Amino acid sequence: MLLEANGSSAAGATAGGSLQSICYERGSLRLLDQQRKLPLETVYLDVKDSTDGWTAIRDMVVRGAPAIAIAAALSLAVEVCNHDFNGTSEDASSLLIKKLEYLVSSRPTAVNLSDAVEKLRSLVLKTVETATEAKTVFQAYIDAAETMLIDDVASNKAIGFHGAKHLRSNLEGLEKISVLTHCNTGSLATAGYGTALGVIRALQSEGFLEKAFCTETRPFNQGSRLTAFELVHDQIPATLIADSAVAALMKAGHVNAVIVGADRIAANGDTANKIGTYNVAIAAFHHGIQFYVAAPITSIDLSISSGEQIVIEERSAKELLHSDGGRGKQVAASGISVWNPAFDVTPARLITAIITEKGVIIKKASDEAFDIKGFIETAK
Ligand SMILES: CSC[C@@H](O)[C@@H](O)C(=O)COP(=O)(O)O
Repeated sequence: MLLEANGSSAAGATAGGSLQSICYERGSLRLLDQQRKLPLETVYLDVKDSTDGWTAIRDMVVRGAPAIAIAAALSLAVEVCNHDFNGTSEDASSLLIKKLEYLVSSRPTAVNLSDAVEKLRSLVLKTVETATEAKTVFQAYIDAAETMLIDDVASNKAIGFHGAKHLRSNLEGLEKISVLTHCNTGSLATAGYGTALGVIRALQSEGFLEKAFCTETRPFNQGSRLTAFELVHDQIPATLIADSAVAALMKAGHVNAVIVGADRIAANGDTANKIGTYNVAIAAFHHGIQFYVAAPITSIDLSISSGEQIVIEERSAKELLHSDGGRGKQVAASGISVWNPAFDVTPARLITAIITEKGVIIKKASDEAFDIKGFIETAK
């Protein structure tokens, strides 16, 4: 069975189709190399097991909160699919759980990864209660990992639908709107279509989008390399700006709304996302521009009450000291010390609403925080 994440062929940028970062067929996983090759070349790397999966996530061959969760799950699915294993169901269960614990250590901030690992762990433990053979446990694991790939695209399309509908009604005086986004939240960051970029895709297909602005997103340049690539590929009217041009663009009156993704949303709505998101939110607040977070429910972490508790990944100094997010020549003075957090936390009070696949979470007029738990319980 060929599982296609978004209905396009498994060839990356296909004419008329969407981009595909995760190409999976039972027993085979290939990831589009987002670390070194894009936007100039679309090269896929073979992932044979969870060790390859862990390395691909840590090195940002695959990145974006939903994509890393799915890639991790599938890397282990491929590993167990391709190896003969003579143990019992208990042996299979402990092997899977050990490897899942290893995979979750690849990157700390995006909750989608630990959420996926927790769901798969529970599934394995439940299966082993009745199964005697290892292959039954492996089969249940593989089926569940594959379902995550399929479900993500449907979830993103629902986010796009709810987001476009909400923005159209909230900005109803305008014939068309221009939106700004930060980082990459598109097909490359998910199983397909995207979250914040999915809302932009939906606005475009409904004829309500004037233009999308994407930031470069230094230092790794997910905006200029990846979002720009997706926008050009999909022929969405778009302009690239430097991160430092955000406030000037808003002041000039060119932005009607900001839409970003999320790596982890606390129970009160505080949101960790790519470094620089907080700057964009402050600038939007200052200019009276609506600021939306678009993310699946799997990006919500109800176990933490606020963003204070979110662990922020710090990345290599090389990403700042060298051009091209660490891939090019040295551009900073030798000997300078570096602080390179990969994410920041935008406080809930700066966020207008959170767009999910179950609908849009809004605040009561006087509140600074969101009642996300209440929203999820009602949406069930
Ligand atoms: C749908 S992707 C949402 C977030 O993961 C995205 O905005 C982001 O911050 C990605 O960071 P990255 O470091 O590229 O994995």
